[in-house]
Amino acid sequence: MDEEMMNMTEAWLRNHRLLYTGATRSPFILSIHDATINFVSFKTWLAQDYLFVRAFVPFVASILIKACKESDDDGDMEIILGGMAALEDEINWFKREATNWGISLSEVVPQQANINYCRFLESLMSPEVEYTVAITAFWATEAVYQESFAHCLGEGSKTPPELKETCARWGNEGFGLYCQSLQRIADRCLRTASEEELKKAEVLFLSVLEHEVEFWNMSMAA
Ligand SMILES: Cc1ncc(CN)c(N)n1
Repeated sequence: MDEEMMNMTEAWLRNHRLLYTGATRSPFILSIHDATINFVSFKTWLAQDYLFVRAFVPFVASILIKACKESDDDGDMEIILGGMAALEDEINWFKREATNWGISLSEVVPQQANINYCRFLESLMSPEVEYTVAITAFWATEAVYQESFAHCLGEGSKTPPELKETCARWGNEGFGLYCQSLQRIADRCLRTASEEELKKAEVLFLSVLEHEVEFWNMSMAA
């Protein structure tokens, strides 16, 4: 497709394919897909991601506030609110899974990659960060999980049965549609963004991908 006809996020996905693939086909995800995963790594990921999701809630709340103040489309609120509501269920799911895997969540200490990612999210919560920029980063964060875990359920995957529920959490069709809605919001905002905003949003999109790579690597290193 002609680059001028393309949505901005599609153009970025094309131009930064290597990094995007690095984030969505990490060694961690590939090891789930081919059933070579070390369950110690999985437990590390689970514990660290629980902490991440707790930090993710205020980040999404900050986007909801920006949507109310800055969005030119009423529909954005419902989509973001739906995502926030799902996070309550997600936190409860992490608690149940942690019990099943014998993890005491109150004793989990955040690792450096997690701290760095959460700090990054916090920096995006500032009112000075535009809605366009923040929603783009939000979409990228969710899209990486969706594409990663959907791969573990795709054709030819040998995902261990005990990890299928985890993969289905983010790899299911509903979550895919939700990510598409976020992408549509981001593209709509990016269409009317200034050059400066566009540049900022692209840089943050790349930062999200880098943080995701680091997060997977942190889990794998355990
Ligand atoms: C590290 C990370 N990135 C993304 C997601 C999806 N909300 C997550 N739970 N954790």
